[in-house]
Amino acid sequence: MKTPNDLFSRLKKLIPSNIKPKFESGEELLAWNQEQGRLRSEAILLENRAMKMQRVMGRSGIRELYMNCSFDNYRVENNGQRKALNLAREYAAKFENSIASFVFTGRPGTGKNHLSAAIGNDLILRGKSVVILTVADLMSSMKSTFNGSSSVTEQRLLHDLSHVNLLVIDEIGIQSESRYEKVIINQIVDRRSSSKRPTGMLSNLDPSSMNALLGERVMDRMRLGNSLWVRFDWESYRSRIRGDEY
Ligand SMILES: Nc1ncnc2c1ncn2[C@@H]1O[C@H](COP(=O)(O)OP(=O)(O)OP(=O)(O)O)[C@@H](O)[C@H]1O
Repeated sequence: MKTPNDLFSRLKKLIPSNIKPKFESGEELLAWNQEQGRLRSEAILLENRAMKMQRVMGRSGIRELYMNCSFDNYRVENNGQRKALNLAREYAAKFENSIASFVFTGRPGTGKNHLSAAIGNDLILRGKSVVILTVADLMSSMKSTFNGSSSVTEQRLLHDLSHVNLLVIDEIGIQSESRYEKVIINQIVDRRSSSKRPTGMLSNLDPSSMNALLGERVMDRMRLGNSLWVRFDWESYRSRIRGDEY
């Protein structure tokens, strides 16, 4: 049987003399291979977790309109957009090991979903699990677990939502303000922050109205670490969308 050193000697003969190999011995090559295997199985685990979540939610984490949203196709026409774009890009770049959440507030059609999908798409390409969902979707998924024939329990769904690498909750404020909604959002943000997982929130409300709606406990957790709060206060971009731009 060929040992890693045999394999390495053969490889060395094939490599042109002017190229310095990345590995100096068969052992190094083996260790690298094992590390790649470990990284790949971690990525598959994350992918499976995200796919399971997506099945539970009945759609992919990122809705069709936003699937191709990126930092590059967010158009900058004023300083607010430039700042929002740069901060979102920086947030995605520094995501690894960060506990910082983000809160995008402001007027409709200004790109809060676009930039959060750009963050999500960037992270998905880096093997992270991401779910972006509206409060209404969250509630109907939670309520569907009450149905006796559901294969997913309320606790299981809460657990999964609390474990994806990034969860973004959209349309905070367009909701029935039921006690159950508050309890669920509270539990999710609480579980995520205590396991050092960030959450994104998108809303047309200002931060103080979000505080009044969700409670100080939740909003205080959103401030953990170097959290990102951006106000989107320019004109809506929606009337310019034809549906085939990205
Ligand atoms: N600066 C921009 N450049 C390119 N596309 C943009 C820009 N701003 C918004 N869009 C696009 O306009 C549409 C509406 O934007 P988006 O859904 O992100 O707004 P929003 O702030 O989340 O709105 P709402 O508060 O109503 O949910 C999307 O298709 C988005 O991709």
